Amino acid sequence: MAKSQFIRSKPHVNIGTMGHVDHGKTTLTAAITKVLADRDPASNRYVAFEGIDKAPEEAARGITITIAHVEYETPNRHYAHVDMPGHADYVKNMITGAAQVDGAILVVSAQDGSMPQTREHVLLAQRVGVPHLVVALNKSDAVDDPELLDLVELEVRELLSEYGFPGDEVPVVRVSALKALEGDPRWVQSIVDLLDAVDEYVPIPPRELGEPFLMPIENVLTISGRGTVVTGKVERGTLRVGDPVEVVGLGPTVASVATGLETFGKSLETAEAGDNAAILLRGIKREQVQRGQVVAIPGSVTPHQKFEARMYALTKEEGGRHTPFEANYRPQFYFHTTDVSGGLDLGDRDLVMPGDTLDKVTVTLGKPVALEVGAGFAVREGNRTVAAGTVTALLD
Ligand SMILES: Nc1nc2c(ncn2[C@@H]2O[C@H](COP(=O)(O)OP(=O)(O)OP(=O)(O)O)[C@@H](O)[C@H]2O)c(=O)[nH]1
Ligand SMILES: [Mg+2]
Repeated sequence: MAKSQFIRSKPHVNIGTMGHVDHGKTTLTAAITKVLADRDPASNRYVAFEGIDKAPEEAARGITITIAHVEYETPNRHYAHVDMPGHADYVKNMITGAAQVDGAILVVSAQDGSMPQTREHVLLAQRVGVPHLVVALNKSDAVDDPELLDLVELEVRELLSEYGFPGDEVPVVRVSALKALEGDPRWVQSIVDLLDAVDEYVPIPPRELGEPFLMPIENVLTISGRGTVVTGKVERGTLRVGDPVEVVGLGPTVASVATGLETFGKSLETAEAGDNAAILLRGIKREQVQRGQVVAIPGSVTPHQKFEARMYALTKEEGGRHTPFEANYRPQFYFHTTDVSGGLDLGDRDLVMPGDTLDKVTVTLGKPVALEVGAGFAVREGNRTVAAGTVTALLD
């Protein structure tokens, strides 16, 4: 089957919607694709609400991406957009980078204003380094009183400033995703204004194209007649068809060759940092690879079970624990696309209170994970994220 070639004609930027449950993240995602598809049908495809919340149609499209991404193009840029449902997984996906974005649209309902998850997501955006936020003050159609809109806007700006974002500068655009979807011209324009703000305010990130290729595996698929395919977001570097690779972490390192590359169902000659890519691996059985491993240039990363880290324990207002934890604590550690249980050595501390920052803890994982200094991780317990950390030194 001949696949069309992906044309890299515009800079690529990864964004996503975040915000409190029911504030309209998915409706907004659908509205963006609708407004763009109406304006520029050659480059854009409308993805209805129902098509966003579920996994994309792998089977029909061959090898393709697997978390809920949609793609669209403004006149200036190509975007991959993640719409995460507003449940707890969101948090760990943001911290571990599975949902890593160059910027995000913070969706705040003009009716309800900022809510607990709005705050939690802003905090996380700050901690995991989502550098730029644009606010969509959604459901503005449902608020008649302009002073109330002003008030909600003010409150959101203050929240952003509280977490280190430039609250006075961040674009806040009053939109109605629902009315835009229905084709109401005033609100269609509001989506165009929002996209203009994103185009302008979220800079094109520096891509680490010269660094050794690395892609955390999100999913593994078998394409009959072709072999095993792994998908994920390329964290850094460039990979060409025919390049040798290694699959690292969780078990023995496996050597292979990338014999095919795709993005959004189109074939690629090179996959590069920022791309959502699918890699066909030569001579690999499905059972040999799994989510949570990484695909890397041979010799560039190694698996580790023990490391030092800096760590921040979330407060209960941020969704963290209500009580301190002690030295014998054994939570789950989330890296990239995987979670592994492990133990924490707190050094000379007996207790960690919610809100504490620890400059040095030692973590011992139950299984080796492909790790590097600077990697971010989340610490979870049950369904709760209790801490966020950064690897500072590799031990074993
Ligand atoms: N009046 C009005 N209602 C809206 C607007 N956008 C979304 N809604 C409604 O708000 C509700 C929630 O919308 P969703 O898009 O599912 O919200 P969400 O943020 O994706 O929700 P979760 O994924 O559950 O967190 C739905 O009933 C929408 O129809 C809007 O602009 N105006
Ligand atoms: Mg949703």
